[in-house]
Amino acid sequence: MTENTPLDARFSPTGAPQEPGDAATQQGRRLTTAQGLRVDETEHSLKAGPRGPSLLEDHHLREKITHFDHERIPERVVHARGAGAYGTFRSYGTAASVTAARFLAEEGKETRVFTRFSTVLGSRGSADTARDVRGFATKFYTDEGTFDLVGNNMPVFFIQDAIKFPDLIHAGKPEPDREIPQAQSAHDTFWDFVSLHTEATHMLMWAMSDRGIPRSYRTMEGFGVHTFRLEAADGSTSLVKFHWKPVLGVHSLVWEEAQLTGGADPDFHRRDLADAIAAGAYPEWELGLQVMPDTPDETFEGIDLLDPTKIVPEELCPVQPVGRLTLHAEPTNYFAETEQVAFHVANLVPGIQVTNDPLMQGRLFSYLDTQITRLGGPNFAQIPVNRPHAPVDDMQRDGMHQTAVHEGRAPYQPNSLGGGCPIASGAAGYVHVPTPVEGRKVREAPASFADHYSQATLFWASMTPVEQAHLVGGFTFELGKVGEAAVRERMVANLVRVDRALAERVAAGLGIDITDIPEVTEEGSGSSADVATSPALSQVPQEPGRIDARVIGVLADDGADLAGIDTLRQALADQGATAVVVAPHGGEISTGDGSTAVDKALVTTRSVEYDAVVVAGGTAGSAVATDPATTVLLAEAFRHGKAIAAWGDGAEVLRSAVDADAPGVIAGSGAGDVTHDLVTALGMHRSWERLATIAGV
Ligand code: HEM
Repeated sequence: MTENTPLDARFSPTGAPQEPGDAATQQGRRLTTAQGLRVDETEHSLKAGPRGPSLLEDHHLREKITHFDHERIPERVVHARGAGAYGTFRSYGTAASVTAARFLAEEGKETRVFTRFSTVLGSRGSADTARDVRGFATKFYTDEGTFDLVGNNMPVFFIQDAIKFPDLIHAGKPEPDREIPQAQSAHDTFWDFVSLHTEATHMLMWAMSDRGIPRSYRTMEGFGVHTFRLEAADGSTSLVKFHWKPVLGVHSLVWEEAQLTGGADPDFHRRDLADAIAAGAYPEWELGLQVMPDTPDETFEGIDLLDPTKIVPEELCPVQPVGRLTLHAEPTNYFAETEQVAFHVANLVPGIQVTNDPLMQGRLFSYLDTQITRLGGPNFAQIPVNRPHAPVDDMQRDGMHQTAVHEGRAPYQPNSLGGGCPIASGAAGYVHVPTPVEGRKVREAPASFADHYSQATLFWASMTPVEQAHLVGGFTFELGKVGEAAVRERMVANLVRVDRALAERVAAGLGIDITDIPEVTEEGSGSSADVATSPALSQVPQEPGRIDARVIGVLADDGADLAGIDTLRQALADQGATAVVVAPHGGEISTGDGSTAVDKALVTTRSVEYDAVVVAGGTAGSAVATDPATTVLLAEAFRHGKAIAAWGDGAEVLRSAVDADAPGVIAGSGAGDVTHDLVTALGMHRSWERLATIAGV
């Protein structure tokens, strides 16, 4: 790189980004103005004498401050807070029978990607662990043009028609009079809106469940939500839903933990993503497809595929893996890449088409429109992170922030003066599938869109008792924050139509009497197949999963069993997890013949930073045993269902804080005796038995 590296210098002449991460050293470089003029010094403004006024003549001062004054751009109107990473998508080739899209159809084909995860409601500076939907947007830089899969971590949405999106977001964002609450749906206007729009009920079940508080981006599912139309090379079409399945399993926080994390580490998810990539524990997802026949009525087993408040249960239509995404590189500069990336549902490639889902149709307009404001004009596709890797020859010209120097005098089509002009590709280009379109102009929804409850009931019935308890807790917390009694009551009445037991438990928490609310027999189940439960919707693992980049806090002090700590550290490292030594003081802890570095002092840490907590042997009677922060840390980890272990006399410390006989609490005489059970417990993510006991179910 030269001294004055332009923003796109990381890109090769073909436009392909070079590997991010090689931050150029500033050593030996000269400070200049934006015009390349070397400055003499930059700590004092030019003044009429040391005590005199600053001089208008000081261009360096004015340029520096002016640039600073304009450093901020508008944040995204939704999904403002996010974190991204570069990666690679590798196709299995299994989708060749349903799509002509080369990045999916060709076995072994690798495509560079950029993925951005986000919360929806909070501002750029809000906390990662707020209860919210998470965005999961992936830009595939394919050689046929850029394809964006702009999805969420929930497979349905609050509304069925994009015309309601401004209303939904106005209701969910902080209330406009006092601009509170930040990054929360737990307030009157949100619940007013969703209780009046009963089509939101299914999505509310997802948002109030553990899905609303993911453990990390690495352990989230992703969904394209809408049904897409895929076209194969032979012209045959099918209706398809996209799924991202995390290789590490789907895991969440518990609610108290999410709230504490918002204060202890608001960057929890952003940090987790960056730390995992830095440690080489590259997050991975399998891309899967649910493939359904493209029938004239666009339904599958009675489920309307154009209704974005409906899923197709995996038991009815299995998700077939078609490729693997690996995120392996952090962006070099947050603003240039993660902030300026611009996804759009309309960025499609041959073989992938949209459908008439009225939510999707509105999105086709919204993203380009908003990005023209957010990124300051129509040329944001020239920003490195947005630049296609396929050659671009679009005859678009000029506009704000135009960085290309176009040649020639005939930027129009056709022309006889430009020495030839780019020609359209006909059948080799993007051809819209000629689906017939006819109908009366109406502002109406199909009759099937009136079913607002059947799949909310399916979701409730598919949860394990402990997950149901968390759902009840989510509704009770959020509605408990609603001031207007009428809104609370209306929402609980809606829940009666989902499941009476659910409504009764939420009503009990809110102090609402629902005995007079009658049962309503729902019309139109939405699924002729009558799937009563869909086990695939539950997050409770059936067997231990991988524990890559999980963090285990090891409580220790001077005098602790350092050899044991090493044994534990190594055993965890073998599984890709990290042991963090937590002690009453920073620096080092020592024991006669050796010492080890302290990673965190008790005063700077909270239980929420760890997936499991272990008390080292040799700690009984030490300061760690008597520090009140130890009791808080162990008690929180216990309440949150985390694995807790101790060896040697560390068990005494553990016993003084928690019930050592409870499920998921492990003790042994040496460190080597606890590692196997600890790794297994971590693989289950939580002690579900202990969480069930705590929830009283
Ligand atoms: C299935 C429903 C939807 C999903 C899955 C979804 C997903 C997303 C995601 C993931 C982002 C963040 C992209 C990023 O990381 O930069 C986003 C941003 C956005 N969405 Fe949606 N969205 C949905 C519905 C809608 C609708 C109905 C509209 C408007 C009619 C809309 C308008 C926007 C806008 C304006 C942004 C900000 C884009 C930007 O500034 O670059 N979304 N959406």
